[in-house]
Amino acid sequence: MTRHFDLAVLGGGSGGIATARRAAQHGAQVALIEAGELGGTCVNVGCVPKKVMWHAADMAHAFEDAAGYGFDLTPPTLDWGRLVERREAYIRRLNGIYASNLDKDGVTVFAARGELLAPGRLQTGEDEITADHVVIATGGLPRWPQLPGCALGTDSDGFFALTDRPDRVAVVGAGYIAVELAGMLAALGSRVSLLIRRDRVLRGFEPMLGDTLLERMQADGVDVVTNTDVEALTEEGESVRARFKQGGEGVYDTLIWAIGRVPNTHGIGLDRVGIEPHSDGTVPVDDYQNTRAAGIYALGDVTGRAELTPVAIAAGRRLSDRLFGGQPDRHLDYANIPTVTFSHPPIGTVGLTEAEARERFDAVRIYDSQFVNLCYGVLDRKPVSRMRLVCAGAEEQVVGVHVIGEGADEMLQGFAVAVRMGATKADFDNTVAIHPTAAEEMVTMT
Ligand SMILES: Cc1cc2nc3c(=O)[nH]c(=O)nc-3n(C[C@H](O)[C@H](O)[C@H](O)COP(=O)(O)OP(=O)(O)OC[C@H]3O[C@@H](n4cnc5c(N)ncnc54)[C@H](O)[C@@H]3O)c2cc1C
Ligand SMILES: NC(=O)c1ccc[n+]([C@@H]2O[C@H](COP(=O)([O-])OP(=O)(O)OC[C@H]3O[C@@H](n4cnc5c(N)ncnc54)[C@H](O)[C@@H]3O)[C@@H](O)[C@H]2O)c1
Repeated sequence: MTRHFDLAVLGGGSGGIATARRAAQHGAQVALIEAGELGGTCVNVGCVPKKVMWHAADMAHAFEDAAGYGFDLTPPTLDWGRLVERREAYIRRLNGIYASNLDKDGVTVFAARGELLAPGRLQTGEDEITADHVVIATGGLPRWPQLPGCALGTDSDGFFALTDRPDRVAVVGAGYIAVELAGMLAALGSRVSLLIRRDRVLRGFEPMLGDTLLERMQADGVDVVTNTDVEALTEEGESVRARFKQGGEGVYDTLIWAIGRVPNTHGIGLDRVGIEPHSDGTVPVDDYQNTRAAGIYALGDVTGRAELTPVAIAAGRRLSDRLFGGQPDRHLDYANIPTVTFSHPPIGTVGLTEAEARERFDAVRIYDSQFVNLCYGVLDRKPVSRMRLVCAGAEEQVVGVHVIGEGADEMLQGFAVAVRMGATKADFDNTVAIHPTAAEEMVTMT
């Protein structure tokens, strides 16, 4: 049977669900096609389980520091299986909440794989759907290398499937996922090697952030192995042996590939609707999420632009406002998107790096702050936090805010508002500090 909808959304992750619900709230008849669990990467194998593990790791750090605060704790032990069980139960609750919210909004959910047959026509399981508008929100998948034995490793999905804590772990990569997983695993008691191709992590971020993070990770016991390419993996009993191109090798219980993600477009029928992907597989879109095929739009990770949940959600809601909410010019501005890396310690960043600002503006002034967070005052270890404001023009407009240290994750959202509103350094200076906090450094830098 063929059913007709105003909108069909392919993919029920962050972007797809947001698009579908907003369109339905505007009165559209909406179909959402999802092959897996509702919520997509973020809820099932991304932000949410990651943040649970990050909190667990944060607690582990707090236990280490407890003696310095006068607590007499017998060293606590972690029941990894119980943590995973409780995390997954929470995720199942979220899956249910997504289903009931879609139901409340009157979205028809098709729980099967979908593919485009032609413009405005899709197949999902036994059903055929026609729609005036189609949104591709199929997200991405972990990237795997092509090298002998690579399948002996795992990826971030595999990390979340671990039922026991691995003792020796190698994390390969230098991006968000690599530093987050390495930090969590180290805090939770694994012996972690971070294998990076060059000598820096988080390339593309303000370099001070990655450099400080490496210092802090090494102090926390992460073995950072620089200038190293994995050449091959072989089995070593229950473990895996990694051979390095530059010479040397390592043996680990688990090796995690965290080397980026690829858009999930395989078999969705892009060729049948005349959409030619970019060479990296991402779906090309204009500023309004339009693909080159009339009535077909794409958003979220599948487009490869700022692969973050709130970006996919914001793009989806704006698209539905434009198509069904009578707001013809509504679209997402991809500038000044704030982002946090849930490393240990966390990193928050919004706007331009110093190098980017110098390319765009004649007058650039940098304000830096380095300090030891008061929480370490009574402790023997004294790790540093760092902040940088990038200011441009005679008015010293704050065009970049970069923070690494305790609290950076919760600090950044408000400063992102300030950057978006065009705040100047004088506006920061004229704001009374909140004491004693780390954030007060932001308004007291000279
Ligand atoms: C380990 C990890 C940690 C992350 N942490 C964060 C974080 O802290 N903060 C943050 O903002 N972002 C984070 N991200 C990124 C975030 O998860 C993604 O940016 C976000 O999920 C993208 O949403 P999306 O809707 O584009 O795609 P997805 O959430 O991937 O959803 C796509 C959905 O489409 C479905 N699908 C695909 N093909 C088909 C088909 N043919 N038929 C039917 N269904 C299909 C998939 O099953 C999936 O459910 C993280 C990602 C990972 C991997
Ligand atoms: N906290 C967050 O918001 C958060 C957390 C996780 C992921 N994400 C999103 O998901 C995206 C994907 O994360 P990611 O960490 O997989 O990708 P990434 O693009 O951030 O990093 C990939 C890293 O792998 C390295 N790399 C690539 N090929 C390699 C190879 N063959 N060998 C060794 N290293 C290699 C790259 O140099 C890079 O450092 C991120 O860009 C981000 O948008 C966000």
